Amino acid sequence: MPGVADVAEAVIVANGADTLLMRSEATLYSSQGMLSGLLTLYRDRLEWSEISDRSSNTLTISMDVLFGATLSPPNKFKFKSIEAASVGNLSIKSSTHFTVYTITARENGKRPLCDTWTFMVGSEEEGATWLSLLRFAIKPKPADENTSVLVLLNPVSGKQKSLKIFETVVKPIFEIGCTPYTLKVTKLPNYAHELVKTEDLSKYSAIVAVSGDGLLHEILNGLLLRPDWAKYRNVPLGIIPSGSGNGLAKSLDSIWPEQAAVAILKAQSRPIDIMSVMQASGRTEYCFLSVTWGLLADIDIESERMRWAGAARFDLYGTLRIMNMRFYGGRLHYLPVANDEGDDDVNDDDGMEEMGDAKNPWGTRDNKEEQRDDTPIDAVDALAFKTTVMKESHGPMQSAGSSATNMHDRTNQGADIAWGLPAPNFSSPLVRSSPKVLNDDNSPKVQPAVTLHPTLTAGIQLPVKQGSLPPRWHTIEGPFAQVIATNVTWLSSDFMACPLARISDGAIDLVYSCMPSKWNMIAYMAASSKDNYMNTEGISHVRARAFILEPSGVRTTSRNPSSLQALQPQINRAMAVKNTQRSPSPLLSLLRSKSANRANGKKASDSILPQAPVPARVRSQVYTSYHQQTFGRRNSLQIQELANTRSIDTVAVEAKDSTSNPIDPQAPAQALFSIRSETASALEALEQPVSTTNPVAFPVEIAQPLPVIPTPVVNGISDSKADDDSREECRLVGKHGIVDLDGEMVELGPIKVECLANLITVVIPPWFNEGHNARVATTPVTKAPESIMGTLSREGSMLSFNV
Ligand SMILES: Nc1ncnc2c1ncn2[C@@H]1O[C@H](COP(=O)(O)OP(=O)(O)OP(=O)(O)O)[C@@H](O)[C@H]1O
Repeated sequence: MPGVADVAEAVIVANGADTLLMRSEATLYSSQGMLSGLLTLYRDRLEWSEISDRSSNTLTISMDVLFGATLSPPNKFKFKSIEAASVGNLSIKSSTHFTVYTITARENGKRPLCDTWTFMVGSEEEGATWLSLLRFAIKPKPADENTSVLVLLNPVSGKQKSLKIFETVVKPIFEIGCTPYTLKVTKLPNYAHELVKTEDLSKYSAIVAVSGDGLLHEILNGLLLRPDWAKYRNVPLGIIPSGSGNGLAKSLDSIWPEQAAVAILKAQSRPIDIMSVMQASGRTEYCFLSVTWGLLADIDIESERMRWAGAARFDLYGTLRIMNMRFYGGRLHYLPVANDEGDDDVNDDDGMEEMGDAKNPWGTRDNKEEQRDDTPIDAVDALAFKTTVMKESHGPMQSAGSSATNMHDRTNQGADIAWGLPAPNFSSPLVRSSPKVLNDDNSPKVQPAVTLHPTLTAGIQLPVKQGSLPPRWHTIEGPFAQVIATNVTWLSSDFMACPLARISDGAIDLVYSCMPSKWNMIAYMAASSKDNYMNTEGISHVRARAFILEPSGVRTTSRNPSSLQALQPQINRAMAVKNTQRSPSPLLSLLRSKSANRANGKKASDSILPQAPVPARVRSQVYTSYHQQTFGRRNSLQIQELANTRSIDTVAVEAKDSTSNPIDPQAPAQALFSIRSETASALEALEQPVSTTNPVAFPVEIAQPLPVIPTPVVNGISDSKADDDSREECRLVGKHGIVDLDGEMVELGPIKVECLANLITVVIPPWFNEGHNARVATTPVTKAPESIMGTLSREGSMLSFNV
């Protein structure tokens, strides 16, 4: 065995990233056997250099990718998984051996590699010191021993693998990284919402969802509904992706659970903008991801029945939807952001900002992005350290580097005590430099929002009358194939909504298409995982501080504008009706609350939760959407016919108190509800099949008559079958819920949306580089082994390496 010197030093050689924490001789276990060398721990990296006359190998591990250290058995143990590693090593209390854990990227977006590196040092005491200092260096933020990470897990997200992901990946990483957590599994929709709204949050250092984006949306809204939300706005929200979309995780460069778990234990965070979405009823929801209307919302909501296909459901249903394009009538009003640079007062409503350029929003910004993206992300490159070090079974050793410039800004946060770490039992003096403010170049200087109240749209009356908008607002007339308002680059793991979106730039990126051709949309969707696709014909983009969406309630499958124009007077009347503020219909509320209770296996009266409105889009077991087509005024509707079968597809409802159709007085007064569900949950929600002899009445308020949009006549027969696109030309879609907020559906109606800049914080991984991420989603930068170029020399008991 190579000699292990008893030298171990801890001295300060420089401030910041180069602060030396410890150095001692250490043997590295490798595929070549045991290599004697010198191990050095800096604040930003762990370096090992071989001491040998024959070869001089080095290993550099960036602190960004080093996530744990444990004592290990006195021989190299090969772990098959991170779970096995944690079970094998965590119980060891003393040893001359220790193992460090790294996460490194692999080519082509493959699952990252969790790897281990085992060293042997001279004594058990030295091993314990190494362990203590490594753990100190790994966690860049103070850890309060009285707090834990609150983990909320949705067992039915995506393909229902959340629990497995937590047990096999997240839990071991948290344990190895010494991250205490409190796990709570959600029992029903809105569970997390209520919990976060009422829980004592002072116990938690972060709130993390193991789910898709929908559960985090609940968490966010629960948080912002608290009277003391401002106190907890800086408790970072994190996500371990296990849903079908996972847009936020992808946008934060943590699409693999390993990456997300490491990001959480590293405890780095960054502010993020939030969109407040106010509906006509006054109900306000908050979104971190997106508000979508039209194509994308339809794909997301209507592909629920294809959940078995996982993320592929979006592609499959998306193709179908594009082949039968729908265009929605309505208007989009927006307030453009002023010039990107120097406009740091996003909540300022002083009316002095410049007009945006909706036609060419790219303009100078592209150049700025170019510069940002070219920032070197791997300053370790600059050192040109070349290695030929061999690595054990996992193939060639990789030196995981990351931006020293970035790390310079992210480390160096405080004194030992503030970090809450055990004092190192090491005799040499250990000095820390003073805390440093995080200065991330990617984060524009935007004033954080201080209020949840609307400031930019508050005075705007709906419906928006011509000439009534404040200065600098723009209006785009529909019909629209889609409108996407996004705060992040990716809306799902393979759909890039807007490469220019930034999480904390105080702007909402609006991407919209009015009447694109099918082929435009196919090209757009096909290129949606790449860069620059937004130049596709038919796709427009503007950056806004606020916008108002006024759907007319009409959609058409015809690209001929006259099909909507001919109906304009009726549409206007419909809008006048729809824009009067109304609360959701009692029937919808009933369906929602019963669906929620059913997911929990409870009757309404058993419910432990307040009867808050439950989103109609309830996942997995219970999914209900409904269409309404109605003629004339009614005060209540009566169920006339319910098929006595669980596979019921349509429920016909006729008006109890009939009033004449204002357009055709001869027509029978009737209403048709089409309730669709993959599990017939609509029927279940009504509890019992209802016979015509014992009808049940559900009051449905329709304040004023709605106009009839004639359905096309095929072979002399008027066909009004809901959702039959092949026959649909132009129709009133009523309150068909097609506005999608981070995976939650809200009823179609006018919405006012504002950007609340930097309202909360989210967990980010140390390797997060937003400009870079927008182009190609990355994972920690790794360096392939290269030939060594330099010499290793000994000066007294110290070694130095010269390139
Ligand atoms: N125990 C539960 N049973 C049924 N539904 C639940 C439960 N817990 C949460 N939910 C609901 O499931 C909805 C969707 O969950 P989530 O976003 O985690 O998964 P997903 O839809 O598969 O992912 P994505 O949003 O990425 O597509 C949430 O909005 C929440 O209301």
